[in-house]
Amino acid sequence: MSALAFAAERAVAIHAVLAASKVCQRVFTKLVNGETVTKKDKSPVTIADYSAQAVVNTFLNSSFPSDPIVGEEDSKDLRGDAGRLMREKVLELANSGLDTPLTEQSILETIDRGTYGGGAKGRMWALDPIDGTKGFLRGEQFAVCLALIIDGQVQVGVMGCPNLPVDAKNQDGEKGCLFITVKGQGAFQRNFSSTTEVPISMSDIQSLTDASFCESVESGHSNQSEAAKIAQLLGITKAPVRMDSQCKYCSISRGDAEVYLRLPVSATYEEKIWDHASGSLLVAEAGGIVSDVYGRPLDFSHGRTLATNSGVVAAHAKIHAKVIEAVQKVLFPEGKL
Ligand SMILES: Nc1ncnc2c1ncn2[C@@H]1O[C@H](COP(=O)(O)O)[C@@H](OP(=O)(O)O)[C@H]1O
Ligand SMILES: [Mg+2]
Ligand SMILES: [Mg+2]
Ligand SMILES: [Mg+2]
Repeated sequence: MSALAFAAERAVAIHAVLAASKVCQRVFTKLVNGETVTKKDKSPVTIADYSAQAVVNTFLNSSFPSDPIVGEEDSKDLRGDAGRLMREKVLELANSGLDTPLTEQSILETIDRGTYGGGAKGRMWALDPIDGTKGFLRGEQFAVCLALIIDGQVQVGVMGCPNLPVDAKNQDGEKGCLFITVKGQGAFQRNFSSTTEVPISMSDIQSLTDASFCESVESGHSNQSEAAKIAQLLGITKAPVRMDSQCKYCSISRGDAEVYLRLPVSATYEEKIWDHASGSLLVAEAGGIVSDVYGRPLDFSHGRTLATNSGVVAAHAKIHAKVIEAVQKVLFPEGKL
């Protein structure tokens, strides 16, 4: 029997994401002053974001040396005298997750393997070393997210969620799970503590009134008051589940909630490909549809951002059209698109 498509990429991605997730876990309770900086766009980045990108890029470099990487972080703030403190801490932390240690020079180059501009042609990896840095800093949800994109189509997605309970019904139980998907091969969950993969699927609810929404914790990332109006229009009474990062895609993929809404807060913000590549494939493989607020598929072929999309609506294939209809009514009451 021939091996399944992308078996090697899947295995390397699992290995890399697990190693980076463990590096993040190691520090998340002990970050101190000087280990977090604020980027130009005012968003935070920590020594763990840089270290996780260095770890994943090292694994990708060694198995797929000619594949370009679209990674969120770059080494700018780690260079020169101003970056020395962060640089030293990142080196120590990244090396705690690697068998062969990186040097001060090679770690910066390794992080900068992630500066690829993306596009419509060829193979590339999309990496978010910590998605939900704000959640990470609060000790809440975050995810290490890696996807393989070929000719604009996501083919493989792996996400590591160190703080996510392995069973949503047991919030105080074991935490730390990986979500794994390959196009056409289904969606799977694996706990950090085991190599057994379990198939997952979205919950097949009979009526939308039984649904619950999943949305961002950050009101600056998604319009929560519009989401509440949409929920009301659909007859949804349950309070929304608010969660940082692509853990939202993972949660709906295993049936913890039914709908993920990300409604644009500003007309100019372009969603980043690394924020959605792996999660959107997971949902599709778990029986869902992922689109933007207009119902258009997410288009990963326009560089580092989803330049032609606006927001995200993810739901079970059976209810997605109804959710889009309600989104349209609330966001575009005049019928103007
Ligand atoms: N104005 C905005 N609208 C939508 N997303 C935004 C945003 N500003 C930042 N983000 C993105 O929101 C991501 C977190 O998603 P969520 O809100 O679902 O937890 C951030 O990822 P990082 O944490 O990797 O920087 C960042 O890329
Ligand atoms: Mg960020
Ligand atoms: Mg992100
Ligand atoms: Mg990030």
